[in-house]
Amino acid sequence: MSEQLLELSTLRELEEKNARILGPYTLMERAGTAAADLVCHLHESPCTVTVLCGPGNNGGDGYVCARALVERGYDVYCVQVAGKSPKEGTNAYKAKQMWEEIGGRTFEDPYNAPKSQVVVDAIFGIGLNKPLKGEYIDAVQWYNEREAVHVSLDIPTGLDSQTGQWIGSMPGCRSDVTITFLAGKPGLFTGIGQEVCGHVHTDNLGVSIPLSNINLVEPIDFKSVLAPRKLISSKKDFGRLGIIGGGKGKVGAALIAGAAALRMGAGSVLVELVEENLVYDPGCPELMFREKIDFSEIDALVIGPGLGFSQTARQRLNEALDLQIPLIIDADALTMIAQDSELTSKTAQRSAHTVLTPHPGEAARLLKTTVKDVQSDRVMRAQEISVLTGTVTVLKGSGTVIAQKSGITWINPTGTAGLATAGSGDVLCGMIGAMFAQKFDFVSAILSSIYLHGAASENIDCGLLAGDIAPSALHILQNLRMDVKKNGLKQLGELSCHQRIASHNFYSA
Ligand SMILES: NC(=O)C1=CN([C@@H]2O[C@H](COP(=O)(O)OP(=O)(O)OC[C@H]3O[C@@H](n4cnc5c(N)ncnc54)[C@H](OP(=O)(O)O)[C@@H]3O)[C@@H](O)[C@H]2O)[C@@H](O)CC1
Ligand SMILES: Nc1ncnc2c1ncn2[C@@H]1O[C@H](COP(=O)(O)OP(=O)(O)O)[C@@H](O)[C@H]1O
Ligand SMILES: [K+]
Repeated sequence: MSEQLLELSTLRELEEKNARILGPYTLMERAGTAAADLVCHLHESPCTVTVLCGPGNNGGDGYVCARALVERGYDVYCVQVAGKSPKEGTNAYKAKQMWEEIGGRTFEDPYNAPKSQVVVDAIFGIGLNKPLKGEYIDAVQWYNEREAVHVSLDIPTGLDSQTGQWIGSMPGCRSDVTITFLAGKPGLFTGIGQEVCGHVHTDNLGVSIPLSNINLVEPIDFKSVLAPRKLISSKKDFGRLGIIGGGKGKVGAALIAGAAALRMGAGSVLVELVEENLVYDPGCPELMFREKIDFSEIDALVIGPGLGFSQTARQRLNEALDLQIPLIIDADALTMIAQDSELTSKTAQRSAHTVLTPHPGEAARLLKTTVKDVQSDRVMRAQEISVLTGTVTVLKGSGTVIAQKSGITWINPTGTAGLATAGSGDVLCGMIGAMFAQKFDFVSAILSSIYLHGAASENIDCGLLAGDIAPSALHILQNLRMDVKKNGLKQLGELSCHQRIASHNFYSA
């Protein structure tokens, strides 16, 4: 099963329940000790560590971590940020007392702490409920400026665990590693969270985690795609995808989507260019062109890449919405739906699978809001689009969110700024189309494409051409299939997603 991401209210319930079962202090002791284990793993020989401690339970985890590190021979200092001690009688107060009982040294100003090889952010966790101010901002700045390994406990200070945005206008801590407790939180994997958490390590503190509606995409979620193909098979078994695009001067988008679809295994691809003519594509002669695709010839359809807003484009979109085959709607087709309530309700009435792949700008049009508002709560906005249009929404960008109208949601952990290049969205819709043409179940079809598309960019943050993405994604897919053939599906669940990407990346060889 993939990693569950828990919302704040569920985390609070879990905290309360386990405090009753295990005693109030146990989880804090486990959290701080797990953090100390991680620091020891990151810096095996004892070194100097400074822990920034806030006034709440996050700070309490910090004091426990500091004590556990001293017990292992590390030279450790705590900073009581803003001079604010935990309230008497709280778990955090107890943790601080225990730190003092072993002779732990505490500063009020981080600039008094000695040079450290590891700095730990235990200022605020999920309890941050207002923007950072004054000495808290100074402490965050001190943290970010250190030349050291940066470790956040539970969540980088300043980040909203739900939305992945900073609380307030000031940025918070940026870390190399975040050790998050009980379960992952959506905000660690989308929006700014994806960038500032570094490697996320989850420790469930020995507590069983309830099922959640929000999950992190993992290869185990698309196991049907990881089964090797049968030896005896023909291109007919892998379906025919249609792509409609090609408004005036925008042929490339449809061609890029088509080439990506072939790479990802579609048996064949038909391309219809609504306002342009092309007999064949010298860059990808395997593509077939039709003046008008006969819908009875195809198993799935992508509509939108470079489609434009002509009368023909609108008419073809209208017809496409009537089809009883999986439909992937992207780019200009999304804008047309956003601007026309009849098309929106027609989309919502479809009975076959429908996937919308908006970037934040297109999402804002669909919801009649601003990009800023979309980005302020990506999970919620993706869910709103799914409810409005009755579809699966793929809200693209750092930490792509995939929302079903039932509320089940995934966040994709793969992908880098290398994907911020012209045509990468066209590649994605072609990849999803290919998976549908091959008749994989719809969750696997969508999640595999998004995961592999992102993984193809791992370790690359610039210079990637859209045309490079699908070949690299295919290479990763093939390696995953080989692994599954050799070792079975079980081992997929045992590796963290970053380990998997590192071992399969085309470019990291
Ligand atoms: N969930 C679990 O089971 C487990 C949770 N654990 C740990 O507990 C953490 C959550 O702890 P938490 O609830 O005490 O919140 P935390 O983030 O430490 O801060 C709250 C304090 O900060 C204050 N405050 C808030 N904003 C502020 C601001 N801008 N500027 C100044 N002050 C501000 C707020 O005061 P208020 O103003 O609300 O009275 C309150 O005093 C969690 O992230 C994890 O590390 C683990 O120990 C084990 C298992
Ligand atoms: N910084 C980033 N991190 C991760 N993924 C990104 C980033 N920037 C862009 N992407 C991905 O690249 C693709 C861009 O799609 P889109 O904006 O439609 O581009 P285009 O219109 O050029 O094809 C999406 O899949 C998006 O999730
Ligand atoms: K923190």
